[in-house]
Amino acid sequence: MLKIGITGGIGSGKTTVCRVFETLGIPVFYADTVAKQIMVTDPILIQGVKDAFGSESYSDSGLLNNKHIAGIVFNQASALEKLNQLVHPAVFRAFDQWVAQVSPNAPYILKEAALLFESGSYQMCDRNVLVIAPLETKLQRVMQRDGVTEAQVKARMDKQLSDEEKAKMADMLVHNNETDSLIIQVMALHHQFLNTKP
Ligand SMILES: CC(C)(COP(=O)(O)OP(=O)(O)OC[C@H]1O[C@@H](n2cnc3c(N)ncnc32)[C@H](O)[C@@H]1O)[C@@H](O)C(=O)NCCC(=O)NCCS
Ligand SMILES: Nc1ncnc2c1ncn2[C@@H]1O[C@H](COP(=O)(O)OP(=O)(O)OP(=O)(O)O)[C@@H](O)[C@H]1O
Repeated sequence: MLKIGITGGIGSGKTTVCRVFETLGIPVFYADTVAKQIMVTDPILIQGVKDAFGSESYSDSGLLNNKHIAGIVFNQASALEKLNQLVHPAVFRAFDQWVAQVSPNAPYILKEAALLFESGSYQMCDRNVLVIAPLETKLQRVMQRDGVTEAQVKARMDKQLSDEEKAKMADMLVHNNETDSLIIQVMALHHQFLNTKP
């Protein structure tokens, strides 16, 4: 099965791009969403998170306290490293299980991950796509979507590789700006992938 990694900085629009591929029938594994699911269901991971970031990392009913964890990890490099070490191996395992279960009729699959290059998971994909957007556009989109400040968005951006660094490792780019059409770019990639061997 051909595996395509897709990533982009916070607010670049990678999820939006993946939704377009889904309309073409392409299965998408959303690593960030799966990470959050595992963080509330895997007992070993839950204990690891509590040990690292305190019992207030979860509500009494077992929900993840995103704000609490984000407040720690995006202000302290060693804490973010710890969180990544706990979560990423579990996400890799979930991806392998998902690939084994996904429709054998799918021509290819996508793995969407914010940290595709940073986590090394791009090496498990046959091709990797980077979604890029202008800085100001990304800031505005995330501030509007999440109701957060510019400083909070920038704190996350600082923890991710720059677009320049990611572009060196990417095979293809998608430009998600005001002028280039996303649909046309996705259709071009789709036809390219339909003709690509793993
Ligand atoms: C830190 C957490 C609790 C913050 O939750 P919150 O709801 O505020 O943000 P959300 O998960 O929607 O992420 C929004 C964006 O933040 C950025 N981000 C998230 N996790 C990370 C990280 N570990 N390093 C750098 N940027 C990150 C990404 O651009 C992501 O798309 C949450 O992101 C989390 O549990 N992260 C660990 C899982 C992980 O590493 N996910 C990313 C790759 S699999
Ligand atoms: N081309 C576009 N036109 C208008 N709005 C867009 C476009 N692309 C993305 N958006 C909006 O910008 C916001 C961020 O997009 P999206 O959630 O796809 O980004 P992301 O890269 O997955 O972000 P994150 O890393 O934060 O999860 C969303 O609210 C989305 O609807």
